[in-house]
Amino acid sequence: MQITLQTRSPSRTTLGSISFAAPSLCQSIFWRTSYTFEVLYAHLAPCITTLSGQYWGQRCVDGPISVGLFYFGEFTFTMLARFFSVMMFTPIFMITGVFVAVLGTICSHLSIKAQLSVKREMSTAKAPVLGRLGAAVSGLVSLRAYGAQEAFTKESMKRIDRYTRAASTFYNLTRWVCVRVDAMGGLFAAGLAAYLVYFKSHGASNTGFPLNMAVGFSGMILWWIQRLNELEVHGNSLERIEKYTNIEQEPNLTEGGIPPAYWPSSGKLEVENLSARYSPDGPKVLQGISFSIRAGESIGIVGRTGSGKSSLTLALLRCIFAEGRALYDGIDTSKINLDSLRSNITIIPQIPELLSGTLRQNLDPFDQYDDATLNSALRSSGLFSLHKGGDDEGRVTLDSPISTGGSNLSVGQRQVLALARAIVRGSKLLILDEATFAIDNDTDAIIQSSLRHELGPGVTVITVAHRLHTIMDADKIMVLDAGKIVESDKPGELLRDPKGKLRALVGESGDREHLFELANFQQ
Ligand SMILES: Nc1ncnc2c1ncn2[C@@H]1O[C@H](COP(=O)(O)OP(=O)(O)OP(=O)(O)O)[C@@H](O)[C@H]1O
Repeated sequence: MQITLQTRSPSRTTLGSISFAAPSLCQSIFWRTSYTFEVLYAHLAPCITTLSGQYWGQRCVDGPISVGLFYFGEFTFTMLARFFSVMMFTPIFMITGVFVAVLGTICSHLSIKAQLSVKREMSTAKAPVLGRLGAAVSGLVSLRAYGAQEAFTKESMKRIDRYTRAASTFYNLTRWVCVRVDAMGGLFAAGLAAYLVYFKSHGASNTGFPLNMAVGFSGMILWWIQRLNELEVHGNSLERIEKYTNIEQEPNLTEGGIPPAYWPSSGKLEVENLSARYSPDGPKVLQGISFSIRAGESIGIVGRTGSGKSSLTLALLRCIFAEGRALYDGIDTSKINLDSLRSNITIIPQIPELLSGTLRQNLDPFDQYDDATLNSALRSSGLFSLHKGGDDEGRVTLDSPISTGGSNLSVGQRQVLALARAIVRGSKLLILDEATFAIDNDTDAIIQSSLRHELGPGVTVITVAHRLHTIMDADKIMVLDAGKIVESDKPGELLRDPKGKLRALVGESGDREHLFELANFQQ
């Protein structure tokens, strides 16, 4: 008698056509039951996976989860079906099957122990390789200009070697477990074949069918063990994510930390005994400094490298650990929420960050202002002064594209844009940290004049400067040294002291006369 069985399901158009002679009743029952389950599964599985996909999709990515669950279910079902069909024919092999599964699990556990630590090493070694590659791509021109290719390649090779050492060990460990589990699967199938052929021969169909099932089953066991192994090893990435989520956080927003709606109405700033450090147990980089700035004043901060100028601006924004009091328009900055504080102080850092998009999106990310306001801010910041040549192609407009980090603009242009952004935001306190160091003198002069005339009344400007001429006409200059204010007064007054720190800095400068002139100081 010849029977042909053909199964169909939406997931697999045709599972296969199996022909065999004189099947036993048992085989016939098995295939019928199996077919019924298959059909049921084919209809139920999409519903189950869609539902579970929707449930998990709220937390994760819908598509991959649904597909993953579908195949997971299908695979498990097939594996169990194969296992039970072998057991139906040769129950004695249940003992061997369990033995193989236990041995496989032991092997997998052994390799996981080694793989986890190697995977950690791999993850740690991968970041420097990728970082180096990114640096090479972005700094290609500088690398060639300075002839640093060889040194760069050497260092890159060292990093790649470190990564490869870990990666090849990881690969070998994977092979170690695969070879063993494969061998066990093979032994299981070979043992079964020998048993069926030599000890329990009931014809070709009764030997071929369970043998076929057994070979498939042992392959699937291997797949299962590998997947579980991978799951555990890749769980290491979750461990890393968890580490990042558990890092020290800034204080949460509170109801009591919301400042009144009118705040800040002016840029008045009073600082009392402000000390700051970069870590809770680090040294103090600001040593109890006190000063007060009236609304609308322009203050210059100077000092030698490492004197604490940038740290002072960071302490005002509460970006580093600070003690003491800083009152911004009468409100203690430590009592208000960080987002309120930082959204009301604009800082233009040494190298401003821009986002990829258009210039308009960078100036006004929430689409709150019209083009006239944005163009006016660009004009005030001095951007249009950069287009003296009248070359339309290179002209920066609101629709000009900006690459990630502003990499298609010069550092000077980025600073001008950051200034325009500050003008648009209209904060009452503007901090320029060496903001004009990359701008040529002419543009700088335009910016300085714009800062004085375009920011409106009540806006306090604190300028951290190395180029003294940017602050010589400020209302007040503070000279920092080793985290302390050593001098603070009008520029003219400070210059009067022949032993003064500012006088010494001006004396070292090449354009001393011009600086004296800017400060209205007669020698
Ligand atoms: N991230 C940091 N972690 C620890 N200490 C830091 C950090 N940044 C700066 N410092 C230390 O804080 C002190 C003040 O540095 P700061 O950057 O404020 O000086 P600066 O006057 O702005 O210098 P520069 O003119 O070179 O920018 C220095 O002693 C410096 O070593």
